Amino acid sequence: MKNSNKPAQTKMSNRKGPLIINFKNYLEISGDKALSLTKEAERVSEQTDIEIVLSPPQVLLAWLAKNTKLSVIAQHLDVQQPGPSTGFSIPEIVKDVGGAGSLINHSEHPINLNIIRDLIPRLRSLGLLSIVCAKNLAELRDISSIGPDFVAIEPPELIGTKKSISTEKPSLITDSFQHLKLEASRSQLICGAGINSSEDVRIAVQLGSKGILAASSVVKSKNWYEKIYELASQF
Ligand SMILES: O=C(CO)COP(=O)(O)O
Repeated sequence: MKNSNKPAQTKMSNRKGPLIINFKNYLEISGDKALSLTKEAERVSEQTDIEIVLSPPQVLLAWLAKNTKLSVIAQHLDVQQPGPSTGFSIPEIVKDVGGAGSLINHSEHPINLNIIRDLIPRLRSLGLLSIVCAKNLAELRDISSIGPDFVAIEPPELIGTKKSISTEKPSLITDSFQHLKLEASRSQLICGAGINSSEDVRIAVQLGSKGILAASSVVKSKNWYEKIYELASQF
């Protein structure tokens, strides 16, 4: 392995998945509704034995983490150190309130590679999961060389479209998987963008993705339990 650091010690188990549900800032999950979605996800995780990870807006993270057995991760982190800074989210405080890690570099909240380089070891030393998004193969190559726990390939043009990476860009999943394998990277592959059906999950997993990152298909579904179950049942 290029990067032989130990995996983070977090609430994540050795179960299949993860299915990561990014709540984004959709009003469908605002306030108490976030806890209702969380309880449906818990039910599916218990029934399917699939690892489900939740990524709520930062203002809901501490509350949800206290009220669920599932892992809850931040949607973004800043690089500021503990101390006098205002309006930033830092790893130490995410950990302190029960967070299990963070997505970083989502295409809706990109950060530069030097900041990613600073954050990954800091997360690891705190025992927090690092899940770094990449918008294309070139970015995935740069990020995987730093060795986060997961790299999540997500072509931005498919996000929120219901046209999934699995059906529109299957070779991007295959090429990402092959790259991680060739490099003997410590990072495992997650993919997302437009994932909305059991078939999308089945194809992605078959092409080498360990996990799935999904947002609108779950959050905007009329029946959260059914949609989460549909996605989780295909790992
Ligand atoms: O950005 C995403 C997850 O982080 C994907 O969003 P959608 O599932 O809505 O396409």
